[in-house]
Amino acid sequence: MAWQRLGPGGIAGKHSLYLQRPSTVARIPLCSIPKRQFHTPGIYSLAGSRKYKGAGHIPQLNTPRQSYKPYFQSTFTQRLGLHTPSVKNGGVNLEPHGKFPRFWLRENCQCPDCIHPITRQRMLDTFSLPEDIQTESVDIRTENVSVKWSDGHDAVYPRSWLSDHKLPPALEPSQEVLNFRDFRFVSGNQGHPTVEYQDVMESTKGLANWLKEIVSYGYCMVRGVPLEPEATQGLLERIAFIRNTHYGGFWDFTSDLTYKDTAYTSESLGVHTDNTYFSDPARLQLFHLLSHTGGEGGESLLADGFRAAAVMRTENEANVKTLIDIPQPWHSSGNDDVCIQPYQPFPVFERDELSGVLQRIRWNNYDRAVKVDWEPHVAEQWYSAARHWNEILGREDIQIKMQLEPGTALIFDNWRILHGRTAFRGKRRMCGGYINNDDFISQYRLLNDGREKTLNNIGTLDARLTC
Ligand SMILES: C[N+](C)(C)CCCC[C@H](N)C(=O)O
Ligand SMILES: O=C(O)CCC(=O)C(=O)O
Ligand SMILES: [Fe+2]
Repeated sequence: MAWQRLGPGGIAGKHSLYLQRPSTVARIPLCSIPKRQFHTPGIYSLAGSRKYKGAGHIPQLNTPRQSYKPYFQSTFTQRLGLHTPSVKNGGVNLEPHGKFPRFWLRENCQCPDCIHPITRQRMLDTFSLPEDIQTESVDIRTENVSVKWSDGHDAVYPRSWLSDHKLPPALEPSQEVLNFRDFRFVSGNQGHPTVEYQDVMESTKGLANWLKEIVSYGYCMVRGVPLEPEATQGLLERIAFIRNTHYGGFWDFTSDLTYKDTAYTSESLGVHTDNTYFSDPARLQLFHLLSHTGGEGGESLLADGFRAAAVMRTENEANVKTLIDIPQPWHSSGNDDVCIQPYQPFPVFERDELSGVLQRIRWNNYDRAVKVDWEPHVAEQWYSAARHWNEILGREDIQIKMQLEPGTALIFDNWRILHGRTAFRGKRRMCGGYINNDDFISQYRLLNDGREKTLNNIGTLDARLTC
């Protein structure tokens, strides 16, 4: 059964009925409701339930329409398996290192037969192990904790590995609408975070420091970049390969509509993130103004999306929820040979589900497509939140304006910082490129944290939140 809307009363999911109450959402398992009654369109009431009171209209809908997704889902902890923070049954006691799930511990043996020492891939055939595998003996006194298992395997676990993979204490999803990772913001008049081209090109330390600046400030200037486009390309390639898109890989562009997009005109562009229409928008974007002759204008605009979202949270929390909950369609269809859209509609704010940390902002009003699958009152709610967002982004203390100069490149986090430009006249030549999230983060971590820590942190909450 598809999602259906129950009027103002609530919504019906596959397994549950969600009744909206003033501050919470009550989840009623469908199995507790007589099926016949539920499938019948019309007024549905929960009069039969002593626990929940509420009523809703179940319309007969051929196409499921999108409704307002309840923000706090009562099934959250179950879905993420966060129910049992401690290993109650079947845990192996390796105190003082902790208690670990039994099958998990066998499966995660760190010996070179189980984990390929060169490729770091799992060599062990997990499902060839008996499900009820047991420990025969445990020795925690050795440097590598050793465990003898009932399948005859002598397993080893480095102490540092055990402490890095301990079960975290009880995990509860954040009740905050939105949280933020550590980030710093400088306003234009305090000067911009800046590094030297030579440092980035010549030393790993210089490169590591550049990436760190991008992660903490969201953007960074690079000074002393030679004016041959190849130098800018080489600079980007210090981080990772340049992402190829329908605009090409490394771009060298001007206002000649080579590609049918307003970026290739001299018109002004309000602040936006690029690639809203990709399932995986590029994480980094670099611009280097190579020349601008015969006219003026074309100043660059930057707005810190994190700071703007934090402002919105203090001014109107419900608007933040709306921009998290209501996904939008996005597209890129200017050129005759493309019509790009992501595999699903995406909301303006995407959060880490557990911590509530804001991970990605998608905002480009030029590239927003026409949304049809929503109820009129949901649409109104979204437009009102989007109007608030747009207004915050335009505020003087949120937007930075700067005139790029040949020789200084600007790189920014396209998941956080919005960019735009004022209209211009004359001939303006810009080069640059995009870099993917995963390749950037890999470099950032390896260079700043080292390989051991990075590998030990894979998949942890910590690793998700550093950037
Ligand atoms: C390739 N280059 C950066 C020059 C232009 C990209 C065009 C911007 C596009 N509307 C978007 O939002 O992604
Ligand atoms: O011309 C500029 O300064 C930036 C244009 C733009 O937004 C883009 O190319 O993505
Ligand atoms: Fe852009």
